[in-house]
Amino acid sequence: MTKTVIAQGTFDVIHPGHVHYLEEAAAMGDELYVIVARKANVDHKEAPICPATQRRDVVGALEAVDEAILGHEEDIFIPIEEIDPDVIALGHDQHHDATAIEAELDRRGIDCVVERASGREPTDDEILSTRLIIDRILERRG
Ligand SMILES: Cc1cc2nc3c(=O)[nH]c(=O)nc-3n(C[C@H](O)[C@H](O)[C@H](O)COP(=O)(O)O)c2cc1C
Ligand SMILES: Nc1ncnc2c1ncn2[C@@H]1O[C@H](COP(=O)(O)OP(=O)(O)OP(=O)(O)O)[C@@H](O)[C@H]1O
Repeated sequence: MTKTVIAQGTFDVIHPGHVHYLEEAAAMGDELYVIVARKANVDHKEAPICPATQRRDVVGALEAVDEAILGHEEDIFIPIEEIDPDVIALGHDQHHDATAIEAELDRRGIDCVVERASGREPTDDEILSTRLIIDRILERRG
């Protein structure tokens, strides 16, 4: 039986922190699907610069990823119902509450565990955050 994992996020300016998260998520099973957040659902920080289709295509080109798909605009559990994963990998700093997600999965009859991935600390002068990369660009070129 294929063990299917879901990762998700905005993935606006890809950096090695994203690669770390997606490789770790891929190692949780056999097949990795990535749900790319729609702009309307990125409400806790600045809206992404790149269109959702571009963010999906770049994520989909990463080696760890089997398939990247656009998230649903209104109901974030619809892609999960369609994929029917065995594992949902939350990012180390994602604001989502694992217990609340598990309760909703239960309510919808989806048999799936929620795992929390680890964070990757920057080495030397790496910048492992989209927001920090954009801040640096504005500082230097703005
Ligand atoms: C299990 C799960 C499924 C998600 N599915 C979607 C989705 O279908 N559509 C969407 O726009 N956002 C979805 N999201 C939300 C985003 O991926 C994301 O958490 C947030 O909007 C973007 O912020 P972040 O990249 O800082 O996490 C989902 C989140 C979780 C935890
Ligand atoms: N340094 C990192 N180590 C591990 N995972 C990371 C790291 N940076 C981002 N991720 C994970 O990648 C996923 C998508 O992240 P997101 O697109 O929000 O990028 P971000 O760089 O964290 O953005 P921002 O800094 O603008 O909030 C999230 O699950 C997040 O936890």
